[in-house]
Amino acid sequence: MIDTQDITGLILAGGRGSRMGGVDKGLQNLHGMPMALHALLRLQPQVGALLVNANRNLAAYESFGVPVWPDALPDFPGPLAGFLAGLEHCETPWLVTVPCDTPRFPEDLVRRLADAAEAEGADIAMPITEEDGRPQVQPVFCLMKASLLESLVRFTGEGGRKIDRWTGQHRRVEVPFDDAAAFFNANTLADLRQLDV
Ligand SMILES: Nc1nc2c(ncn2[C@@H]2O[C@H](COP(=O)(O)OP(=O)(O)OP(=O)(O)O)[C@@H](O)[C@H]2O)c(=O)[nH]1
Ligand SMILES: [Mg+2]
Repeated sequence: MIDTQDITGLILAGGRGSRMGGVDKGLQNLHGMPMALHALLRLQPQVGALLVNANRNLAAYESFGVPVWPDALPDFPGPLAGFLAGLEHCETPWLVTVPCDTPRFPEDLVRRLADAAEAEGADIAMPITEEDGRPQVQPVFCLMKASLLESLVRFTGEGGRKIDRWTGQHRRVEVPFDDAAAFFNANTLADLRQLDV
C-alpha cells in the first residue's frame, strides 16, 4: 500500500483566473475563507505534506502555513508549470495535485488514486467522471511519481503544455468517481456564487 506519508499534496493556485476577471482565484472567499484554503484543509488529512503553487500575492498564500512556490516557467504556461514547481520541491515518492477552485473534491480522492496506481503498477493516476453520459477525465487532480520530474522538465522544455500529452507518455490509470458534482470548479463569478449556498 502507498503510505499517506509518502504523498505530498500540491494546491494549484497559479492560474490567471481570466474567466473570473483576472482575479487571484485561490484568494476569493467562499463562506468567508479563501478557496485555496478550503482545498488545502480538505487535502491535509489525505497526504503527508503540503505545498502551494501560486504566482501572485505570495504573502497571502504563505499565511496558510505551508511552503509556497511560484512557477519557474514564465507567462502562465498552464497547470503543467504548477506540476513542475511541485515536483521540483516534493520530498516524498509521490505528488498529488488539486486545483484551488474545487472545494468539494472527494475526501477519499488520494486514497483511491493511490490504491489504483499501486494495483495497476501505474506512475500516474487521475479521476474520471461521467458528465451528460460522456467520460470526463479530471487531469488537474493528478497523482504522480515524484521520479517523473526529469520527464516533465524535458516535456515542458520542448514547449509541451498539454497535461494529457504528457501523462500519455507514462503508465497511467483513470479511476472512476461516481460523484461528478464533487469536481465542480468555480471558473466564473457565477460558479462561485453557485458554490456559496
Ligand atoms: N502554476 C500554474 N497553474 C495554472 C496555470 N494556469 C492554470 N493553472 C491552474 O490550473 C488549474 C485549472 O485551471 P483553470 O480552472 O483554468 O484556472 P485559471 O487558469 O486560473 O482560470 P482561467 O484563466 O479562467 O482559465 C487551476 O488550479 C489553476 O490555478 C499556470 O499558468 N500556472
Ligand atoms: Mg477550473
